[in-house]
Amino acid sequence: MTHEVATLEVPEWSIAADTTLKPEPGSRQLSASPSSASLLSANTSTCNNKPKILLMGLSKSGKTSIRNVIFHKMSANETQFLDPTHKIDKLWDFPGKLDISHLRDKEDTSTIEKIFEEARVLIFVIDPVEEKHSIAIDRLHGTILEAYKINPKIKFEVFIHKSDSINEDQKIDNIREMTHRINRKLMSAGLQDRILISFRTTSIYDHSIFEAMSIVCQQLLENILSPFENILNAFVSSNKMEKAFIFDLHPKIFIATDSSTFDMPTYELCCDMLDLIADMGCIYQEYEGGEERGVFSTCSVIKLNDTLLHLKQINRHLALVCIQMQQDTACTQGIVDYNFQQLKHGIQEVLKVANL
Ligand SMILES: Nc1nc2c(ncn2[C@@H]2O[C@H](COP(=O)(O)OP(=O)(O)OP(=O)(O)O)[C@@H](O)[C@H]2O)c(=O)[nH]1
Repeated sequence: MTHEVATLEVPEWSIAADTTLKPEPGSRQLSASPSSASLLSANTSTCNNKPKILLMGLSKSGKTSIRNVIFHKMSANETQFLDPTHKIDKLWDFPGKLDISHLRDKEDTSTIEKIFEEARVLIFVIDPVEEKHSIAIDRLHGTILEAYKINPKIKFEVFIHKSDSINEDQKIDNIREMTHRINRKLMSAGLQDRILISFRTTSIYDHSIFEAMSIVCQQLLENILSPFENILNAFVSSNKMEKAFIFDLHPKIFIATDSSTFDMPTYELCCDMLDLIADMGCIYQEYEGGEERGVFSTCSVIKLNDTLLHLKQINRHLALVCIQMQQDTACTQGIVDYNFQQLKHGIQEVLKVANL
C-alpha cells in the first residue's frame, strides 16, 4: 500500500536553559536535547498548539526521508530502506492514496481540517525524476485550494526534491515549468494574487534540504528574526567576520544569519564544523556530577588554510558559527570572546522579550 501524504509536527526546538537531560550512551548528541518546551510553540502567542509544518506529496516523493534525515539524524543512504507511511501517527502521517480535494469520509475531512487550521507552512514535495508531473501538479493545486480555503494564512513551499538526480539546467527548467503550470491553474481560480508559493530544489544527499528547511522554519520565528539579524550584523562588523549563523543544534538548521550574501559553500563549511565538533564532543564530552557540560561550552576554533571557523554555544540549544579570514584577525580572540558575550546577552534579551 502506498501513501501520498505525510504531515510533520515541528520538532521540539527547546531553548529552556534548565532542562538537563543525559544523552543515551553512544548517542550522537550535541548538548541540545529535546524537551517539552518549544521555541516555535512559545512563539505562537495566539495558539496553544505547536505550529505545524505539513509535508505532503505523492508516494515515494521523499517526505519520510526528509523528515528522518533532518529530525531524526538518519543518514541519506538509510532512507532507501524506509517502509511506506501506513497510518496517521502522532506526527500526523496519514494514509496515502488520499486526495484531500476528494474526501468523502466525514472523519477524514474533519481531521484534515484540523490539521490545516493548525498548520503554518505546507511543504509539497515533488520528485522531478518521476514521470508523474501532471498528477503531482494537479495534487498540489487541489491541496493548495483546500488548505487555503480552511486556513488562508498558511504558507506554501514546493520542494523539487531529489535534485541530486538532475543537472543544473534541469533544475532551472523544472522550477520554470512548475511555476508556470501552477500559476496558470491559480489564475484560472482567480487566486494568483492571494497565494504565494516558493519553489526550492532540495536533496537529502547534500545540505540543500537543511538550508530549505531552515528557511521554512524561520518563517515560524518572524518576531525574533530581525533583532537576531541586527545582533549578528553588529557582531560580524565589529569582529571582521565574513559570515555568521545561529544554529539550532537539534535539528541542525540555522535560525538566523547576518545580512551579508548567503552562499552555499560557506553554509556547508559551517554545517561541517558543527558535525565535526559534535563528533569530537561525543568522544571527549565530560560529565561532572551527572550534569552535561555542553560540547561547545568553550569556544572552538578551527583553522583551514587562511580561514578561521569559530563556534560558540549560546545556550543548550543554540550555537553561533562564524567564518573569519585570517588576514582579518586584527581582532584578537579576547575581543571576539568579549563581543560574543555581548551577542549572547543580546540574544537572551530578545528571547526574554519575545517570551521564549
Ligand atoms: N536520489 C534521491 N533519493 C531520495 C531523496 N530523498 C528520498 N529519496 C529516496 O526516495 C525513496 C522514497 O522515499 P520516501 O521517503 O519513502 O518517500 P515518501 O514520500 O515518504 O513515500 P510514502 O511513504 O510512500 O508516501 C527512498 O528510496 C529514498 O531513499 C533524495 O534527495 N535524492
